[in-house]
Amino acid sequence: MRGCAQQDLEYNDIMIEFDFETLRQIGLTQQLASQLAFLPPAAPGSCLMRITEVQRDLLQVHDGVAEHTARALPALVNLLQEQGTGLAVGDWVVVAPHAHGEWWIAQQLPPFTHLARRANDGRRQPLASNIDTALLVMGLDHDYNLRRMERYLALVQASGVMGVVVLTKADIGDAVEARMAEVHQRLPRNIPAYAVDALAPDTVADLAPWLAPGQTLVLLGSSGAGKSTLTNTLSGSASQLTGDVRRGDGRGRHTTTARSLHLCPSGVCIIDTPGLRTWRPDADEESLAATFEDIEALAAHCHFRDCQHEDEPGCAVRGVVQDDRLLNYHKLLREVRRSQQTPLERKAMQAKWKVIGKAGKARSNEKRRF
Ligand SMILES: Nc1nc2c(ncn2[C@@H]2O[C@H](COP(=O)(O)OP(=O)(O)OP(=O)(O)O)[C@@H](O)[C@H]2O)c(=O)[nH]1
Ligand SMILES: [Zn+2]
Repeated sequence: MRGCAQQDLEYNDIMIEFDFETLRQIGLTQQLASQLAFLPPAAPGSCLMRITEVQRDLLQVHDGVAEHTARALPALVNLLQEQGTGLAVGDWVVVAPHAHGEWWIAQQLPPFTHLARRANDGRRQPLASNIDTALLVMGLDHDYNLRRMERYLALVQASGVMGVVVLTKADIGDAVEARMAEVHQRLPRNIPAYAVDALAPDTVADLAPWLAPGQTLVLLGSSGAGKSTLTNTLSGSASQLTGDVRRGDGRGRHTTTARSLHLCPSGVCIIDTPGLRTWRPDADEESLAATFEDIEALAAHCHFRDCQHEDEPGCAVRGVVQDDRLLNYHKLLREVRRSQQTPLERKAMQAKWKVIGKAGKARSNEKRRF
């Protein structure tokens, strides 16, 4: 069985079958295709495909025409695990056909962007790869929370992905104009923000600048924010590349349970993700500082170089930047520092704090005795 044999391109003795024009429609770029030259030799009949869905060890891959079910070769899984990463929706992979119509993913093209979050144990969980723009979706109802929006921005900017704020439920939300003003005031000026009705067809025109052919978008937001609704409006349900994987919860509510990739009439590819409510960005201090560049720019004028903008004299940040934004920055900074530690470093740090805690207790007991 062959799903992608349109033309053979030869790179360094590797025969990998793909048709650039076909795959361009699902986001392939020249830059990505040129990476094929650096991959180890592939098995005969290997094809280049894009991962459209990940469900534990079963993956869906697309060759631009049809979708196939595939598994990753254990050697690839181990290699990626050693690098602290894994396969994600949006990845371009070399897939080899096997007996009984099975497909095996043998190689991953190094992604040009990769979104991941940190689990509570510090491990990296891949979210999506090869993303140009992230629509940060938040409802103008009870979902509205600017701290969470700052968290989303930190997650995407750390990976070099453009973040665009999309506030849904503008038709039914509270204080829409005031909230939009608040978003513009609090977030860096270069972050585009829109208030939309995710169900209205006009929304496609509003978001047109981000829907260019060959671009890949990811939608991030908490459950119920309107990601699937927006995906359907932008893609038109007839042109979905993959069916949504949705599961009822027994109360008539349906939620997205897997990340999946959709093709829109405009030519943009959309990756819909299940709700993300609590997660840590996979960022470092530097990229986080870039997300909060207003604070960093002002901090250069603080009297003390290591000013924490708390109660130090001569602070140029306190009182200028909103207190809540400053608090959130410090909270995220602490989280990022914590998740950058290896488990060994974390243990050593915990042990150190235990000793400090015991010493403190002993000192206060001693004081009490005198
Ligand atoms: N009136 C109105 N309803 C909306 C809007 N966006 C989403 N909804 C409704 O909100 C509910 C949740 O929307 P979904 O698109 O399923 O939310 P989701 O972000 O995909 O949620 P998960 O799949 O759980 O991650 C649905 O009933 C939508 O019809 C909007 O802009 N206006
Ligand atoms: Zn300061």
